[in-house]
Amino acid sequence: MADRLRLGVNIDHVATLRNARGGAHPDPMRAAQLAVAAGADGITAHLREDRRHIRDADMERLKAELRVPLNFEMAATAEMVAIATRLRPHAACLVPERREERTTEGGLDVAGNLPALCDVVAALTAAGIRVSLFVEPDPRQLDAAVAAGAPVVELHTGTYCEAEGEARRRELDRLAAAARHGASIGLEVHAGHGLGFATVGPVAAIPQLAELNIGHFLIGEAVFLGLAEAVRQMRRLIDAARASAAA
Ligand SMILES: CC(=O)[C@@H](O)[C@H](O)COP(=O)(O)O
Ligand SMILES: NCC(=O)COP(=O)(O)O
Repeated sequence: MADRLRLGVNIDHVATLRNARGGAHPDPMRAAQLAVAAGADGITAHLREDRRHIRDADMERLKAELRVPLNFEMAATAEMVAIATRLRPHAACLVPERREERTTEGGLDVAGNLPALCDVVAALTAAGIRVSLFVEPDPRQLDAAVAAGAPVVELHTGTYCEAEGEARRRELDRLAAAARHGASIGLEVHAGHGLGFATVGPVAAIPQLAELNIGHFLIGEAVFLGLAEAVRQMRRLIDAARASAAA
């Protein structure tokens, strides 16, 4: 088990708020700096094809000014590959995108799109970018990620977060089994989507996980607690879950 489970803070929805008025406030870069000062190990930003939140200029500034790893979430399109290979972020996480969706609804079908994804993974890897594939906790998709040449997968935690009671426990078991399987076939395993204070602990306790990416909840909670305090509380919950799992 990695000693410290890394926390990537996704700052997309600072840009959502900024874009609501069309100006420059609140600034996603300032949010990224605050999150890092409060304990984030990296920053995640999703440049959607429709630019509904993060924009090209945000990615440029994050890359130029951040002193921690930048995780560029992107669709596997020629446009995004061109932007990523020019910017050269530390990591790129390939996610499925449907323009009309409210948020990312599921994982990538890596097994069903292997030849195209092999090309994208190869292009990003050749640019020195560590590639991750955002997938459902399904062993078939993890096996396909290895076949695609990706060193990392991020398990989609949305279904777990939305489920309740026994269904949530079943989803947690799926995540834990997928994390074990991923580690056994040599993948670095991350997780994220929809996590909040009430759901993060059991996921953070999965020993094979190396990183969590959390955004929407933290930006929402920042309205009440401030962003720095929201990140600090999340960090404490993650560390506590990790420590009790190790004991
Ligand atoms: C892939 C993913 O989970 C993140 O990109 C997150 O969902 C924030 O972006 P959206 O809210 O636009 O989906
Ligand atoms: N890849 C997941 C992510 O970056 C954050 O998702 P969310 O916490 O905004 O749902």
